[in-house]
Amino acid sequence: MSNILHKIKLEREKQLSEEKKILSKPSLIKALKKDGIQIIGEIKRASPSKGTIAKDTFDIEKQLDYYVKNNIAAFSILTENHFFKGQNEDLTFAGKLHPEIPVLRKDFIFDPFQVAQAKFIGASAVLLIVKMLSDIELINLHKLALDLELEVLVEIHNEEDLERALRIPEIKLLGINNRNLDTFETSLSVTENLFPKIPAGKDITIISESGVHTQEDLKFLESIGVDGVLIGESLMKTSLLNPK
Ligand SMILES: O=C(O)c1ccccc1NCC(=O)[C@H](O)[C@H](O)COP(=O)(O)O
Repeated sequence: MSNILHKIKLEREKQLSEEKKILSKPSLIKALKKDGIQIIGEIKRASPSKGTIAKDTFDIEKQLDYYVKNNIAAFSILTENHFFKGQNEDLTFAGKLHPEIPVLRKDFIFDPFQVAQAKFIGASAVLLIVKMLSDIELINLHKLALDLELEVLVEIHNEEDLERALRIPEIKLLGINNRNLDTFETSLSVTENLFPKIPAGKDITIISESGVHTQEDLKFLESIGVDGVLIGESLMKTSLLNPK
């Protein structure tokens, strides 16, 4: 490299590190590592299994405040529009309103553009669903996310998914989805059965997703040993967390 290009690069590195700081977001994994079972509160206006969930009077700001007052660890924001009535603006709004809370982009990601977009709309983390992706897509999208300083929640539902997920280099965060996406049936026994099969020595943070409706469900999942749970419908429809 020529002398001037070398000098420019050294200076540019300093500027780049400042630019990265501006876009840096709180860590979802760190938030989930706190003592006790942590809750990720989802903004879920609708779903294929339940149809419309949010009432006409739904106010996202109030819902986010309800989550924060009840010490949730992170927000999960659905940004898929057709089936879930989500929007990217919801995610950006949540991140700006509560910048101290990590935000997961809950979407159906298969294109590198969606990962880059997640960074620029303000996400701390993205979801990759093992069943939706080939091994090479999983590895490449995971690497791209890490390169962009995003964390990745890798979602599994059965042992085959787990085996494939464990082949991803540097995997740090796994989500066990209790919902069978063919039948929409949910059962916490999915987490009960898969959790012990995850190697303990790999320092993987583990959450349980879907079908959590009661305080008893939360206690049951805590007894299994997961770090956190991701809850959508029950938080959108009921006062599971007892608003203060
Ligand atoms: O919720 C659905 O009907 C659904 C259907 C097809 C693909 C994904 C789906 N849900 C996404 C989720 O992972 C859930 O929103 C999330 O785990 C929360 O679930 P819940 O607490 O049961 O609303």
